[in-house]
Amino acid sequence: MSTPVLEIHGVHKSFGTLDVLRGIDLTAQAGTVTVILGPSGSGKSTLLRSINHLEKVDRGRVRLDGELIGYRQAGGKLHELGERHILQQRARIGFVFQNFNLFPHLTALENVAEAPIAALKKPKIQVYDHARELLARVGLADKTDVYPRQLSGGQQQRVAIARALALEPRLILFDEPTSALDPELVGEVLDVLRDLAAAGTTMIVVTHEIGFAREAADTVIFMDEGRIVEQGPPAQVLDHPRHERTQSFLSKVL
Ligand SMILES: Nc1ncnc2c1ncn2[C@@H]1O[C@H](COP(=O)(O)OP(=O)(O)OP(=O)(O)O)[C@@H](O)[C@H]1O
Repeated sequence: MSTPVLEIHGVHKSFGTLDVLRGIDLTAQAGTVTVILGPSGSGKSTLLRSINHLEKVDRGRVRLDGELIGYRQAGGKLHELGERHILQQRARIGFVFQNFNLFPHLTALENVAEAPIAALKKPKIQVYDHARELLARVGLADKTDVYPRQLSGGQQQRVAIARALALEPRLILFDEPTSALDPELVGEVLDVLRDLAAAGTTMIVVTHEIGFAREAADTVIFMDEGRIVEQGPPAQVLDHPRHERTQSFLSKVL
């Protein structure tokens, strides 16, 4: 089998005396969708943030395409990478947050083009053409010149997804991408995620949307108290959960 896009091995993370991640192992192959479920406080966001080194793990390793994230190994020791290298690595890992985080003073098109203009040495015209294609891909071809405040929450989140795609990341992390949306807008963002899944994008998605997990996930992971207690295909984890904590969680959300 080829090198996985993402490999997490033995990751631990504490905040003071609170052990938030207690030995996480996780692998994602190219073109797969992994959905992480779990109760509030189980460590899901901390795990996502550890993947792109927004959190420094206490123990363990994260690798993207086989390359250590945040560190290099030399003389049998780990050395943290400098800021520039970490930013280069982060450019290969798209991150979509629940609250969109768009620049309010930039149009939709400028929001999508901003990172590639800063990071890649491509001509502006090429970056803008690509940004237009990405906005069309998320159904916003007619909103290129509009500012975030003029867009609905669902539209803003779709701009945020187009922006994450702009650097052509190897992996996209989604942290509850629909939780800040009115219920009627959730579907339009899930549709975009489904299209990306069908196109073979590698995604890790923290969500409470069981319907999305059922339809789009290759693997569903259930986290509880900093551990992965169960993982497998959606039909297994969602319909025949083996662990009592998964059963109790699903009985509350389904
Ligand atoms: N920077 C931090 N400093 C201290 N404690 C933190 C920090 N970040 C997270 N925590 C704590 O770690 C625990 C796990 O938080 P995390 O956000 O990873 O959980 P979660 O499963 O994503 O929860 P939710 O579903 O509510 O978003 C929580 O108790 C939280 O308060």
